Parts: sequence; structure tokens; C-alpha cells
Amino acid sequence: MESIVKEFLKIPTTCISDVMNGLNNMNPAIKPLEEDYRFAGRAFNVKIPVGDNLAVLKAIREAKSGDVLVIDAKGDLYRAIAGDFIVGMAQTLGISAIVVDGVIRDIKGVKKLNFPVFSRGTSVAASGKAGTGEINIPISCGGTAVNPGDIIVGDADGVVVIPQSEAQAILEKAVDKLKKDEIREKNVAGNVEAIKKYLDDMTSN
Ligand SMILES: O=C([O-])CC(=O)C(=O)O
Ligand SMILES: [Mg+2]
Repeated sequence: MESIVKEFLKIPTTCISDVMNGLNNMNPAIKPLEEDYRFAGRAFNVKIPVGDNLAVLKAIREAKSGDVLVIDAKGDLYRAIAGDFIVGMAQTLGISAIVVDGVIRDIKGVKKLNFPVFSRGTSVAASGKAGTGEINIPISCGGTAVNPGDIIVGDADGVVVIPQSEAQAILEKAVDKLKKDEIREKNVAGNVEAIKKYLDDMTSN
């Protein structure tokens, strides 16, 4: 795995979000299928018309190992864009996660794959395969712009998008924020006096 992606994998999404002032978070309705899923990788984008997932197959064919499939399914809650068959193929070809502004199906089978899938939920209905979508283009997913190659990080709290050109600067700020958060927590843990002092400092002006 590319080193900057590896570094982002160690940082909570909350921390990354904070240093971007919350501006590049996906809609919180896009959640992991299992709470302990966590991933980081480069975006390989897919844009599909509602109810048609052929472009997802095209993307799986073209994406590089380690890429994250980011799928703009326009928030559709009725037609699943993938099930255990499609997710299993993506996993076997080395894709590191699937993020969809839409829904998936075959959830028991998908859970068995133990592969990070983030979506708005599940549905019974399949998509058609007429095929008028696009791949590898800028998209909007969960209300956030995603360009091909942006770094995407997801965990129990949600999904954040790190613009490619700002990745190094954001990483440095996030590492620093994480350290400060850890020190802040350690300073007050189980310590009533330290908590009172913190609250006094914060609220007296
Ligand atoms: O085939 C599809 O379009 C969706 C599906 O059920 C699967 O991937 O298992
Ligand atoms: Mg299926």
C-alpha cells in the first residue's frame, strides 16, 4: 500500500474531518455494513443512472489493486447496486472498499466476505444492466465532490474525502490533531480536578 494511504489508515475519520473543518464528509447516512470496517485508498469513481449497475462492472474491470470504488447512485434506496456476487469479485481483484450513495443487497453474504462496504442500507431489488453510466470521472457522493485519485477514508463514524492535491498537508495536520486529542484525553481521564480546570478554562472569558 502507498505510504500516504497507510498513514491515513491509522487516523480516525473524526480527526481527519476536524482538520478539514468538516467540509469533505459524506452524508452520515452512508454507513459501514459492520461497525469495525475501516479502510483508506484512492478513489475510482463510478456514476450510474438510477437502477442500472453495468458501469460498476466496468469499474471493477478497470480499477487498480487498492482502489476504493466510489459510486454515485444518486441516493437511490430501492435498487441495489451490488450484492455478494459483485462485492466478492471486487474483493478478489484487490479493490480495498466500496462506498455507494445508494444501497446493496445479499447482506448476509456480503457480511461473510468481511469486506468494507459503506452504503445507505439494503434493498431486495436488483439493478438493470443496460449500461449508460460513466467511470473515472469527477462525481458527487453523499453530497461531497470526489475526484478520481482523491484519498477516501472510512470507519465507524463515516466517510471523509481528502483532495489529492492537499493530502500531505491534511495528513500532517491530522497527525498533529490526533496527538493533541490523545494528550487532552489523558490529562482529564478519571481526574475530577483536571476536568474542572478544563471546563473553567474553556468557559470563563
Ligand atoms: O448481480 C447484481 O447486480 C447484484 C447482486 O445480486 C450481486 O452482486 O450478487
Ligand atoms: Mg446477488
